[in-house]
Amino acid sequence: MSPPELRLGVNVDHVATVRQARGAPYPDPVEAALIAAHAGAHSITVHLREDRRHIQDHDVQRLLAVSKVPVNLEMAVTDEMVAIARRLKPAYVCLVPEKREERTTEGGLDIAGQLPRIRAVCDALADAGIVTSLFVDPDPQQLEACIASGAPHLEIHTGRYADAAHFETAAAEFVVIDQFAKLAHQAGIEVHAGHGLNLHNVAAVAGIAEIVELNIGHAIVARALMVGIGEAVREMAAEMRKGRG
Ligand SMILES: CC(=O)[C@@H](O)[C@H](O)COP(=O)(O)O
Ligand SMILES: NCC(=O)COP(=O)(O)O
Repeated sequence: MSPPELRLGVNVDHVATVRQARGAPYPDPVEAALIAAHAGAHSITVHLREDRRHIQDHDVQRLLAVSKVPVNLEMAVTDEMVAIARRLKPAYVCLVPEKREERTTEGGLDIAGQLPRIRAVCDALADAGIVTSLFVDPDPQQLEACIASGAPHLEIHTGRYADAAHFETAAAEFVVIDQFAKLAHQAGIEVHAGHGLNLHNVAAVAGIAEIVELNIGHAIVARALMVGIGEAVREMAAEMRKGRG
């Protein structure tokens, strides 16, 4: 039996990074999102950070008004972001950690250490019709907490795998991701993965049948500078299909 379809979520944050670098009205992450969807993206991810370093509130509003594919809003676990999500009602929210000084997300969200808070936020988002995913390191303690939280989805932080300096380290991290994905699937949680995936490392992760969605942004936007966002999405989707087998 062939593995379930593997969806590609395209994160357009860093189209906004280029725009914010000059404070210009272009490039527009919403235009990029429309092109990405036309090229085959199954969903669009935007990370509305507390410091608004790239995606702005108006980007989220405009994207939700025009997107033909579901929007996944990544956000910190704050009252401000919960209120924004409940008002704008994206299809999905992915709860992620944020540290003001970080260049990018440095790890997964600590669910185990704040379970009552996570449960309350998941309930508040579900009450607004939003499906919540938890962005976590592939750590068994975090899986137990994800199960206890009642969140229907989780996204495995693939950063340690993607950033590994040596093949052996990447291979060891891959085994951790694979085992975590299988345990999460067995627990009835829909399994996604993302962070740092690119054309060179995505195929192995795509081959994990229990993972049904990959969220990829920086590598696609970087490639888009050379070939355009549509071609960059098509290339990534092809590499994912190769890995899926
Ligand atoms: C949660 C995650 O890994 C990314 O989707 C996140 O958006 C990274 O933050 P930046 O997009 O600001 O690099
Ligand atoms: N959650 C991962 C994501 O949306 C994109 O991460 P990256 O590919 O920009 O590292």
